[in-house]
Amino acid sequence: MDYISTRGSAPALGFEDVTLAGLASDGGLYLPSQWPQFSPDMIRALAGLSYVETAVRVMAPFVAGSLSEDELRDLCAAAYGRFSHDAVTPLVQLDHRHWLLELFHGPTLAFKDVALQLLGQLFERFLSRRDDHLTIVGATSGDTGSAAIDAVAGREKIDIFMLHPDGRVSDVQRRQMTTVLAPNVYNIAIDGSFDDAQALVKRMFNDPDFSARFNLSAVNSINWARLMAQVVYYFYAAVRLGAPERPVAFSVPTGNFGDVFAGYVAAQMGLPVAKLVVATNVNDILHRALSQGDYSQGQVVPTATPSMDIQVSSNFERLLFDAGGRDGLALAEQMRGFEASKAMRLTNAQREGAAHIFTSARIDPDSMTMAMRWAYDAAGQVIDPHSAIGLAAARDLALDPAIPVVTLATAHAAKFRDAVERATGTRPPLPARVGDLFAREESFAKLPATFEAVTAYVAERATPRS
Ligand SMILES: Cc1ncc(COP(=O)(O)O)c(C=O)c1O
Ligand SMILES: N[C@@H](CCOP(=O)(O)O)C(=O)O
Repeated sequence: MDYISTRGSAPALGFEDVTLAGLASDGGLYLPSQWPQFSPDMIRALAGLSYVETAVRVMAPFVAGSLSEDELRDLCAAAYGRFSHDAVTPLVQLDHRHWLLELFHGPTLAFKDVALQLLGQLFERFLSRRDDHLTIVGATSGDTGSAAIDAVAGREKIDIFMLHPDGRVSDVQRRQMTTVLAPNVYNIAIDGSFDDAQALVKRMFNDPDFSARFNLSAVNSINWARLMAQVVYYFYAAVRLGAPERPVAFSVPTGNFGDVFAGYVAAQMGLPVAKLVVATNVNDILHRALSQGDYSQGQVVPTATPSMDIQVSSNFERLLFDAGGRDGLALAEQMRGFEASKAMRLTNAQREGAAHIFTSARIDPDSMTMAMRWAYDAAGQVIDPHSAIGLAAARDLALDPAIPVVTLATAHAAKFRDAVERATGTRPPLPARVGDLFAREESFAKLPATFEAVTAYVAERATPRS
């Protein structure tokens, strides 16, 4: 399988190189040169398979040329062996048509573990084949950071530098990152927003000297391997609900557009996905883009769903490229315009390419609270505020009543105990695997959100290429 850049001028690479590179050298994001196709019979044959076997079948075409099926199976077994539920991503029924897909049974209690546990295994396998060392630089609004750190802490050939917005992640989220005291882990709280952190990370990648000197790689969803691993649970859930015979809709609490783009990939591969609901909080750039064609960056408003407090969604570029006809050079021009003016209009082709499968909703704090209460009162489920944004959108939008709607439950309620308690009167206990979190020692640096400060910090600590 070959991968091409959304900006049309980076060289095409195989899966191993794409995984280690993270971002393309022209500033674009990698995507497969074509979507593998699953026929109805191939989808039917997934019925009854374990999560690991489903993962092997769904991902095998994407890793072809870099990993054999047996190698992929070993890595998936190691990655998903650390989940606390046998089904890895179980489905829970809320009423006759609403379901939750619980994605938070991994080590750090958020959906990021599904992809990052595998990515940690992939890095280790690929680095064992070469005499090389990676410097991971990442940005987090709370969950990617802890999942990535858990996945690579203590690995010899990797250093990880994780930037989070100071004071804008929950206490549990921060401590899950800053209490990991492995020598290869560096946490940085920047004086700015998640968008500032993400822009700094992209700038490091786009600095050819810095990027080559430290052999940078990515754990954010700009790295294709992250999205590939997330495609699996769309197949797993849809098959359990009757695919390919019965189509399924998904509602996805959305920030960086990675999770919902994985659903789009599943649909491109042949999974009968009736609709993908992009559910945003009041930081609604994606809702405006999909409903009005207006992708213009607003000021980030801090909310009770901090992981979605994002106004520049990295993976939206992947949709613009694919839905808009895969013209990399034209998209590079469009993205340059956005980077200069912080605003762009979607083309007609991009809007039409998205409209057949995506719909969107902007959920305000009251609707979010009502969804948390409804899940608790109607089905006895304590859900986190991010999942509640997805559920509110799933219930508010006029979707076909004959089609089951699966809301992606992206984080464990215990990560956001204060907001959950405010909405439901119930304070979720910390699960045993993080039970001692508030007794652990923390370590992190505080830096201004400037390129100079962050690169100087990284350069002093990272291992340069020999
Ligand atoms: C709990 C939670 N829900 C939803 C999201 C949004 O997912 P995405 O950025 O893939 O759109 C995030 C962060 O990414 C998250 O941490
Ligand atoms: N909500 C995310 C933001 C980063 O998203 P990613 O999926 O691109 O890593 C987080 O938890 O950090």
